[in-house]
Amino acid sequence: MIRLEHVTKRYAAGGSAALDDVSCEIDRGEFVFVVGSSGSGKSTMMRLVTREITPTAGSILVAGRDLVPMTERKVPLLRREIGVVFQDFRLLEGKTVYQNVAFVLRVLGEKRHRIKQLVPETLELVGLDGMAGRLPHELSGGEQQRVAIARAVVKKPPILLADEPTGNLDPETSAEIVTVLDRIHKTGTTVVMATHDQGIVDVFKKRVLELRSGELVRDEAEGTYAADETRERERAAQRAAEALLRDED
Ligand SMILES: Nc1ncnc2c1ncn2[C@@H]1O[C@H](COP(=O)(O)OP(=O)(O)OP(=O)(O)O)[C@@H](O)[C@H]1O
Repeated sequence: MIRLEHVTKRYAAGGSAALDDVSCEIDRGEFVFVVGSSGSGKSTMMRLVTREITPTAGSILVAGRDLVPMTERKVPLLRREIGVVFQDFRLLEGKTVYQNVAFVLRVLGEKRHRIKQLVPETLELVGLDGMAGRLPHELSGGEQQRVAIARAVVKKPPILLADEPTGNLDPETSAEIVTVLDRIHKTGTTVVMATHDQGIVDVFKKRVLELRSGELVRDEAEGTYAADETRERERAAQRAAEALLRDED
């Protein structure tokens, strides 16, 4: 379904690799967390899969399509197979919840009766029934992210990519959002979520791919967030922060 083979991405010729010889395979119907600290290459991996960018070396297969030789003309067909959710919700501010979600289907040329059926169905799936008439600024952050998820999945793509979808949300709302993604996963969608939220990864117990400085350093079924070594570094950082705070008192 998604296969990366020896993928390297350098944004500047001769510069450092944002992704460095990464190979991995994500099967149809999996739910995978991609973890790693800021700058480790998570977004780069997502943007390669949507073919927003192309790799410097290696090959990428998504939903049976080979992305490297793909012509620009074919990219919209690939994008139909992929729903994408970002940290900032990117909603159309002047449009209602219903209109935000329906917009995608209009662009794809869906028939009106189909839109009338799909939009309410999708709003219910993400837990937004009764909110169709609200404008984005009348919604909480968690509700706005639910709209963004509805918009990403209303065309029923086989793949959903979520790049730090809980980055702007408190822990409780974050857990609710991942529960929504899990519900979508249970309808048969492949879900790939990039995150550095350790709590979420530990609670939801999915396969974990960990990137460090562009390298894939871990691929673990039902993994926790961090290898012991990373945890130890985090504890050390926490101790240092606590010491700093003590010094300030
Ligand atoms: N458009 C770009 N041009 C040049 N360098 C880039 C570009 N985008 C990312 N990079 C570099 O590539 C590396 C990986 O960045 P990437 O955004 O993929 O990491 P990330 O794990 O998603 O980080 P974050 O969690 O902060 O979003 C970083 O060193 C970053 O500076």
